[in-house]
Amino acid sequence: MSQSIQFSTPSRTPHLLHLPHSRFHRPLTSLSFRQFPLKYTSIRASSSPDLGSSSSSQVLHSPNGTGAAKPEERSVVATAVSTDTAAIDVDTVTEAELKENGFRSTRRTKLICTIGPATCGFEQLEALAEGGMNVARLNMCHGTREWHRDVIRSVRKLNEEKGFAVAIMMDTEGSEIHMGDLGGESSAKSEVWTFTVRAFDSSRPARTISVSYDGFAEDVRVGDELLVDGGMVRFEVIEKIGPDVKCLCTDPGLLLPRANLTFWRDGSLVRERNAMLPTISSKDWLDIDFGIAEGVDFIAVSFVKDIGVIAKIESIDSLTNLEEIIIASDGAMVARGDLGAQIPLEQVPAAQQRIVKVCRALNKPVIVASQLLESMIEYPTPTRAEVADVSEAVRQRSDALMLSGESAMGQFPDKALTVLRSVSLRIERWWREEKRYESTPLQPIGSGFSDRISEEICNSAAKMANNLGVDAVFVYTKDGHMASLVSRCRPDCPIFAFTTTTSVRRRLNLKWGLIPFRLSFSEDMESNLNKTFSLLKSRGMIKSGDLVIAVSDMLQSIQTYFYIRFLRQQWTMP
Ligand SMILES: Nc1ncnc2c1ncn2[C@@H]1O[C@H](COP(=O)(O)OP(=O)(O)O)[C@@H](O)[C@H]1O
Ligand SMILES: C=C(OP(=O)(O)O)C(=O)O
Ligand SMILES: [K+]
Ligand SMILES: [Mg+2]
Repeated sequence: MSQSIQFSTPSRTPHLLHLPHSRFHRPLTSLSFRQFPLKYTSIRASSSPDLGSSSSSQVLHSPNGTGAAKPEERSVVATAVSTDTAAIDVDTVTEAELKENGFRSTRRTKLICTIGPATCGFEQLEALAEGGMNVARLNMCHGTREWHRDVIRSVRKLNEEKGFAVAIMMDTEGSEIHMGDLGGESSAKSEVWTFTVRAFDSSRPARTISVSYDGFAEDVRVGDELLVDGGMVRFEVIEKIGPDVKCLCTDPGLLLPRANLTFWRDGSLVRERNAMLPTISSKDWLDIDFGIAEGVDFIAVSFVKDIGVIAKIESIDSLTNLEEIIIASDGAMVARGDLGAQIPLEQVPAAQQRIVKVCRALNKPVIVASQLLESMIEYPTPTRAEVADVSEAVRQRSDALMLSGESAMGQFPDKALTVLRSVSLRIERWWREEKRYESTPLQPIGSGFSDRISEEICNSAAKMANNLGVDAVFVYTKDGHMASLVSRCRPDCPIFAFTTTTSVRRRLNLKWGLIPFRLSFSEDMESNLNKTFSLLKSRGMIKSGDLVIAVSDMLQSIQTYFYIRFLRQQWTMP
């Protein structure tokens, strides 16, 4: 799929303004509705009791993480796996959850963990995957490329050897003003520090901080407020001397390595500050090349063909161009860390709600990020306020929640993930029990008639699923489009998304409510359904009496199917 992009404004992030087709746009041309009678012979045949009780030899557990290969190898990988016609690949954790607790128990909100020194070992990554990590995030602000390469390979190995489908998101550094690494120094109140654009090799003078932006000393004015890391430490500019700027510490604290810097004047962010910085730095471009070579699934901020592009909404400018940016991207992140340094903190919740709504309307996955469980970097239990914040993001039906420092360098990464998991599950259940379905209808998004047909089918399938209390919606999808449309409706039941390639399967991991399966299927929906039912049943993932609605976008001639399968009678054991 060809994508193009133009970078037209000079400010920081993101600047994705023109992508003619998003990856989830796929035209469909015709439609067929079929409703299956209650007694349907082929189902009965494929679901005989003995199939259900034994672990059928039909079912192979094949590796499912190989799609993280280089782009040019991907088609080979896809072909290789799709010839494996008797297998179905699903996340081992999901499989266990489904078996133990049934469909309803599955978590709909997806979880992202930033990987850092606390979690980069193979066993640590495995513990996160076991704990429900759907996406591993690598922040290119930190660590060397070699370090990141090792993590990517470990995740891929984990997928291949242990049956996970953890996707990898590379987050570029972006052009921001940040300070150097002071090796963990702190500033005390009323100390005077020198911020400078001069470079130092080894001998940095005491109380001196290097700044990454050359125009810094010219742009800054005496009286400006200088915020480190969104206000964790605060200075006031008291004097300018050539490339050096003397600042008085007003709020003391730890000067974290490469912490970002923002400047405020008369109570507002100084926006011209980074006007001279490129949208994507030369380092970012090298990192992007690296990410492509390593076969990552998503890149946050920047644009590359065939890899999901997540626009990080964290600059004040991105809020004014929000709809445009989201249309041009494959997803968005509410990057509350930097956003909270660029707009007043009390405006962040409203911005979050708006971004989540716009993404949902435009059918793009949205991630709520930063400080969800910040106190868990140090403590084994979250604050009540943090739990309320996580609950609100889940209640807003955002697609994914992200851990940053909590998993990258905190003392309790696994516990933090457990908190996200249990709060998500509880709030989702509460929502369903209260029957708080959104009453606002989703606006049409497709431009062509066939797009509209797909949307209407998915909207109807979701509505029927809620009204009839079905156990799952099955979606057969080649590129993920139809699955994303069902997910957009946020139905009450889980969505089983069947796709033929491991790379689409990993990418679907970011969408709300989707349980991605890798399965090879044909254009014959009858045989696809029969095959799926028997494979899932033999694995103990569905059972007699389950009610399923199936939709599909994978046929050439009759492109969209809408099936209802009432399995109640067929699968009653004798
Ligand atoms: N790859 C890494 N190597 C070392 N430390 C990391 C890495 N990724 C994240 N961290 C640590 O975790 C903290 C929180 O991560 P994150 O929020 O992604 O970064 P930042 O604080 O730069 O926005 C970072 O400040 C850094 O201390
Ligand atoms: C997620 C964010 O970006 P980063 O951690 O890369 O600054 C953020 O600012 O909230
Ligand atoms: K980053
Ligand atoms: Mg940021």
